[in-house]
Amino acid sequence: MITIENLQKSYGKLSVLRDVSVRFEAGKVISIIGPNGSGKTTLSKSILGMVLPDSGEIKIDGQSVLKQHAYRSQIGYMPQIGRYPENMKIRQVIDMIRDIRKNAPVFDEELIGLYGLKAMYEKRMGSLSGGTKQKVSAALAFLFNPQILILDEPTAGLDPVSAEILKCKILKEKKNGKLILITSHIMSEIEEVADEVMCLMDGQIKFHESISALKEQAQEEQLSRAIAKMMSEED
Ligand SMILES: Nc1ncnc2c1ncn2[C@@H]1O[C@H](COP(=O)(O)OP(=O)(O)OP(=O)(O)O)[C@@H](O)[C@H]1O
Repeated sequence: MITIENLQKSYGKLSVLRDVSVRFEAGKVISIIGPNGSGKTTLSKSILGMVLPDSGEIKIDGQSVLKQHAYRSQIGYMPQIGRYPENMKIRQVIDMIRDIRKNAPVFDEELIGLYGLKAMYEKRMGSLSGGTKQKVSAALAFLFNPQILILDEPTAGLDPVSAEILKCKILKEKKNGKLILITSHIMSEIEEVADEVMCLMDGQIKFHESISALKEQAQEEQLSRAIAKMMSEED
């Protein structure tokens, strides 16, 4: 569904993505991991068209997306920290985004319901707790029933019940054939929802394996140990 070929991105002298090539298939949850500063967000933002790579190719269903816009309606994005106009009410933010995407064939309001956001519709974004803002971001990411979801540290800041709701939603949409990319540092979350783990180190793919293959290769039952072992292996 997403094919990335020889992607390169530098900021000045800093080479952030170095010849990254990878394929992500529909109906899978892929966890993108790696040390701080290894290029995870830069890769996600390149797929979203928020960062323009220096060279290489990104294709969705065989079509190049570089310098294109229309494909963005197929992707739901949940940023690590959602930034919203402080004065706008939850209802206004949701209505505004709904208006921008008025051609979307289906609206998925499940998370709005499960998070009880309608009861808070008149609250201003500036007055919300970090976790409630996260819930709004999650609800918006899923609202247009996109085929691809990119979720950046989705459960960080959510209370355990709300995190559970989001994990169930991720698994449900995976079953519906969506491709879901998640950047996360939380091992338990990765183990619960991900099919594959892709690890970036210094802008290159260190490994990209299914959870079971990872454990087998590292000869470790515990995912966190398997990942630590694979990350510290010499190339
Ligand atoms: N707009 C920018 N200008 C200059 N340098 C940037 C820019 N965006 C990112 N970088 C640098 O690129 C490198 C990779 O950043 P990126 O945000 O992709 O890492 P990450 O793996 O997502 O990190 P984290 O786990 O901390 O979120 C970092 O060294 C960062 O400082």
